[in-house]
Amino acid sequence: MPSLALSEEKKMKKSTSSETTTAAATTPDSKKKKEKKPKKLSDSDGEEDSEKKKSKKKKRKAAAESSDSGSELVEPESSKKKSSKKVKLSVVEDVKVVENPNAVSKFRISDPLREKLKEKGIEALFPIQATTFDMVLDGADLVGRARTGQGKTLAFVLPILESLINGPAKNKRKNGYGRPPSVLVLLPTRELAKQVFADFDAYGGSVGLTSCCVYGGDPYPPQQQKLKKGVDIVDHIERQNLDLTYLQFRVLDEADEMLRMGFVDDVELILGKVEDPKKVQTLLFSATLPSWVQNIASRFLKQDKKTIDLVGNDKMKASNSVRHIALPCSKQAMSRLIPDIISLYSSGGSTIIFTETKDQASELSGLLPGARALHGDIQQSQREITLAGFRKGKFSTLVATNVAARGLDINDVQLIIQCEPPRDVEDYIHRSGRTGRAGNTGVAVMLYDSRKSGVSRIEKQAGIKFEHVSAPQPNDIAKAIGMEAAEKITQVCDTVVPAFLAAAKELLESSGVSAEVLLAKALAKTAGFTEIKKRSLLTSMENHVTLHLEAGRPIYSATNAFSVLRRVLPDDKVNLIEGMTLTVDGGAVFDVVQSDVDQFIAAGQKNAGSMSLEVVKEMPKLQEREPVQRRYGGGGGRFGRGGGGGGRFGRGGGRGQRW
Ligand SMILES: Nc1ncnc2c1ncn2[C@@H]1O[C@H](COP(=O)(O)OP(=O)(O)OP(=O)(O)O)[C@@H](O)[C@H]1O
Repeated sequence: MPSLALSEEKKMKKSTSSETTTAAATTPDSKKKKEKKPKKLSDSDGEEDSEKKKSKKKKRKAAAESSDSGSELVEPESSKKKSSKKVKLSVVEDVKVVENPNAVSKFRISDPLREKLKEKGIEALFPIQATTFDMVLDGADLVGRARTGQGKTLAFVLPILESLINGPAKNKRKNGYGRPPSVLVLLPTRELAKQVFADFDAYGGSVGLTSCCVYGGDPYPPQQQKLKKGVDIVDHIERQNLDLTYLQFRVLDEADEMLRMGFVDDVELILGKVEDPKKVQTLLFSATLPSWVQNIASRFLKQDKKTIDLVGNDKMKASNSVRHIALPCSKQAMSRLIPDIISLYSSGGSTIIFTETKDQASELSGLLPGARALHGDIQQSQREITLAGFRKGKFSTLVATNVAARGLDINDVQLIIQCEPPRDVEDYIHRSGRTGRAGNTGVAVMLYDSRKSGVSRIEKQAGIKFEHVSAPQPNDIAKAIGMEAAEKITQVCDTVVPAFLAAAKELLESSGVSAEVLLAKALAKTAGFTEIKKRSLLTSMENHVTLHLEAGRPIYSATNAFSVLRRVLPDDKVNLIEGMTLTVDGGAVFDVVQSDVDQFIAAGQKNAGSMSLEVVKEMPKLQEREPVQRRYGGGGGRFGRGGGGGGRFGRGGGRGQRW
């Protein structure tokens, strides 16, 4: 792979001092503003401590190395030993450093960009970036697909910038004040537009290119005088406010979502505004590219387009660095269960909880301590504050609708909780992909109502094998939060210990229990763990127990199961049953209040000839009722399900209503 000669680099540096414009655009209204990418910039702002930074860099290095098949970066470990023996030997012999073929230095990436990448801890390109870099830089149209968190953003940012400063796009781009943009990136949400803008801003800024972010929803956009409030990006184009005559690159990030939102007309309109549509390079990226998207996309991409699909026909479509867990939980139990799921699975990191509706997001965030909501009904300015706070770790639980499902790259999100199986498998893939990014690992827990389930559908379509678990039990939780409490105790400053020693000694002598027991009590208190409530395996409700019913013949419906029980138990007890669900072995499971368990078991024993009732220790396999499947294209837009509702960029109709 040729790299730039020194003289070329010097020339390039000079030429990049002039400016061009890239734009990341989304929904109605407009906004032109230079903004910072909170988390990433916080690195250089010193908001992230150096330890965190180091480990992040290490992780990234490891991820890039591991993702590069067959490459090996040999640590000069052996050399260290050698040099310690022969202290005076200044040149290390026999150390073969096999260079990573995806090392940044192997690509036609100029110095300032390389420096910027290094600053961000990026030393090698991820596979999607490495595979597509030359294609994009050399002018090809491209459809790119890679799993979530695999670096698709830089896969277009880097070659586009390089093309503009050093490659084929350099001579065609306009310079100077008032120049029209060369790049237009279209994204499905404002949050994502800001995030991609931040990358263009940071990397483009290093080579003298300027970017701006255009989206709706902000009540006081700085460009309000230029652009009338309420118009959308297409109107801007029509009114010549956004001059696309010299556009050289169009990027559809999260392409399927963009097209699903009824975006086809806009893409065509943009092409109509371009001097020579054949000369516009079009790039399409997503982790999910259903075939219907590829068919539509062919209209906008040149015939000789390249397709790089790193997911392909692999069974597993979701992130493979994520642990996928399915856990039965009734609606009533949810808000009490979630904090325990967080204790058990978040490894002390942040959590995003996805709900299906805006109301549910608001409600749940109100019930969970320290959580904030993010959805389409929240004012844009507040959405920005919330997201920035979450990125900075000011609070660790975000309850969101699908506005946060796509593309958002937030450091340290360790856990995703989905309150029910989403209707579309793409949603599952994108939501669970908010964790386990850039080579890190994460956990995605999907809650489901055992009576409706939908688990196998997601499992089949996303190629996932869910780990099936039941509600975390007190012992599991105590163990998890006990570890955290222990960690806190070890962090107590040595200087305060003497002041407490006398009280500790006295407690040890007077309590009559061992030091171990006393410490266990201290841990429980530190963790705020005061009472132990058991949870049912079926609905995860506290103080409920799951029972298994067999009737001597297959039970064919929930009603049938209820009538079997009514024959042997009083109505008022049967009426309190929760979550009646049929099992594949022909029986049924259900929850009863803990205090009723004995009465149910006794009734079973009394009628042992015709039925059996037992407390469930391990959940039997449940029968699933598959919901009616919707098909793509059934919604308002020509090609989408939500496209017809809210204007070209709007999310007002169909699916959009929900988030
Ligand atoms: N070559 C690289 N080395 C290390 N880290 C990288 C590299 N490229 C990108 N990253 C980091 O990986 C993370 C994920 O990247 P990005 O958001 O582009 O993923 P994506 O594939 O677009 O994911 P999604 O499908 O969810 O939108 C980001 O934090 C990014 O900075």
